Amino acid sequence: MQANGLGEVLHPLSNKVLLLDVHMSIPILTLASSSQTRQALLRNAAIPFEAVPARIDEISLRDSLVADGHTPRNVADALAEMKALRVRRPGLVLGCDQILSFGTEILGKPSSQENAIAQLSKLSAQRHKLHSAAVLVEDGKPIWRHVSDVTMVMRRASAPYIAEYVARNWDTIQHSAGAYTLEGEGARLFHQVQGDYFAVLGLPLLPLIDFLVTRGNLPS
Ligand SMILES: Nc1nc2c(ncn2[C@H]2C[C@H](O)[C@@H](COP(=O)(O)OP(=O)(O)OP(=O)(O)O)O2)c(=O)[nH]1
Repeated sequence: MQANGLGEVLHPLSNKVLLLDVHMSIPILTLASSSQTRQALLRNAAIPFEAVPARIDEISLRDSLVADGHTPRNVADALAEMKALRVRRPGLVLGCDQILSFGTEILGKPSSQENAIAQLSKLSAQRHKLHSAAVLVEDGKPIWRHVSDVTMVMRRASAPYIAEYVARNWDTIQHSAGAYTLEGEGARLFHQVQGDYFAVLGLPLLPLIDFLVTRGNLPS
């Protein structure tokens, strides 16, 4: 960053070094995601992006990868890559996926409030893992990938509290693998989070920033 507040940024298309007011927003990547949480994480980190949801049949792809014996973290990695490859845009395209594994089970987003109650009751007082994958593709080829594994240690939650939590937070937790949002009231469900907070929300943000800074796409 120069004294006049200008930062040098590598333009994703021309690869020319631009002097930019860091608040200008020429996108440095395309986010292949409909996730409002992922978009907020990039926006809050002042990483200029354009969001283009990847139209893939995630559930059936996930189920076939699991049926083929892939581990949950490899499933997350493969789905993140598929999403990034699906969105055909020049420059950097970021695909993400998050898989919740509980023992040998994989839990997705809750299909209903009843399903959310059932999921949280199953996870109560137990440990589960979140595998949060991100893959960057450039001109149709993966150039970077990262999977963050987080162990979530849940406290025992009573049935009445779980029901109240779901009813109060349904508008947000319905979009979230595991039927909780850690940054909200969901924090009250946990003893410990052993891993990266951002990865819990759905994006291994710090390893991504490391790569973008090292590569010269982000001033630091
Ligand atoms: N705000 C919030 N969101 C969470 C949390 N845990 C998981 N999520 C969200 C992030 C992702 O949007 C979603 C995981 O599902 P997916 O990886 O399939 O992504 P999603 O279908 O939402 O969007 P995408 O496939 O990227 O278009 O759950 C949390 O604690 N807080």
